[in-house]
Amino acid sequence: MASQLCLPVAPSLSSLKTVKPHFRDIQVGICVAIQRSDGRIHLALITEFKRENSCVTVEWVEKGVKKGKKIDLETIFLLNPALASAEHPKPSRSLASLSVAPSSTIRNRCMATSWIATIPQKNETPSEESLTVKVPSRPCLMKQKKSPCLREIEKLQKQREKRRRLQLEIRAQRALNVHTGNPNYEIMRMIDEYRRQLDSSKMSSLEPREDRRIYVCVRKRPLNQQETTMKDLDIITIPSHNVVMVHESKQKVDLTRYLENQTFCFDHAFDDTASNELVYQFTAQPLVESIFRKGMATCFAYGQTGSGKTHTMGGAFSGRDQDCSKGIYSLALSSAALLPVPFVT
Ligand SMILES: Nc1ncnc2c1ncn2[C@@H]1O[C@H](COP(=O)(O)OP(=O)(O)OP(=O)(O)O)[C@@H](O)[C@H]1O
Repeated sequence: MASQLCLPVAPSLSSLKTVKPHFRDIQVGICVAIQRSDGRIHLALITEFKRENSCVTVEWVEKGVKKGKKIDLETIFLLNPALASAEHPKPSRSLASLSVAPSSTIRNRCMATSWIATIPQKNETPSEESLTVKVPSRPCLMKQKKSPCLREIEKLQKQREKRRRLQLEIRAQRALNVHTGNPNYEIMRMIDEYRRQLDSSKMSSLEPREDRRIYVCVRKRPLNQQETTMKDLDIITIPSHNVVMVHESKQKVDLTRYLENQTFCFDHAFDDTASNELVYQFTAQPLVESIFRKGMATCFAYGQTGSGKTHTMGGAFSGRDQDCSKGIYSLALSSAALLPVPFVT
């Protein structure tokens, strides 16, 4: 931290304003400890003091860039207990030193260890290495009654620390994912977890086909070799005999990922373990039988290229050879051959 930060040049002494006593030692031109949103504590120069709003504007230089922010006085006193203490002598206008509370003060203000920060003298050019922090051997004991505002700050601070811990865990997990070479590992794990919680009896159950004029079935194709090599995600689950679920990976504002599951209902849904025979049994076979009862029927496969229409209707491929005996066409012919020829008038 010290090597990256330096303070802006202090304004001239004549420009320093003294404030009312109940604001103790807060003045434009003094250096105070501030805490950044990422938890870092460092020194910054007070460049504006708004008494009516009980806040100050502080500035510092980071990697050559001048930065600033507004901070309320409660937070300033919390991080700079010496300023809040009535016994503490006023800070020297030379800005030679001041005490800075570490972040642990926020958690335990009764046993706070003071940090002394050495600031370059006015005639020294502030350099990146000029800001050093020393920890004194003697701890400074302070007892202060917490105001509701301070308690609120402490609460917020704790919540922030919790969020940061969570973020670190997520980042570590992501790093691990990258390490294992699968950027989809985390979401894959969530989908697996979801599938494990499903009622397996519902998944394998096959409800008898209802007698409807139109029957729409969906078949899930397993990932092929190329998709597996590419570590593509299998985002389809068949949780029951007529539902297809699509898992969508979403991200919250705090970067945690979660699954959003969309469900689609059909007359029948086959998972990737279903065989052509099973698909036939629940789709075309009842149609063949109805034809032999003088009915008329149409069966067709519809889907994106590569989704498995030929595999289902014509039979599984082994390289360039297709096992036609296991396709819907062939299975339909086989059942037709076993049925009695209808009486034609
Ligand atoms: N249920 C399944 N089990 C195993 N492999 C499958 C399954 N469904 C499809 N495949 C495989 O996926 C690949 C694509 O399938 P298929 O050729 O049947 O798709 P398609 O829908 O007919 O594509 P196109 O519209 O381009 O003709 C094939 O290699 C096939 O063997």
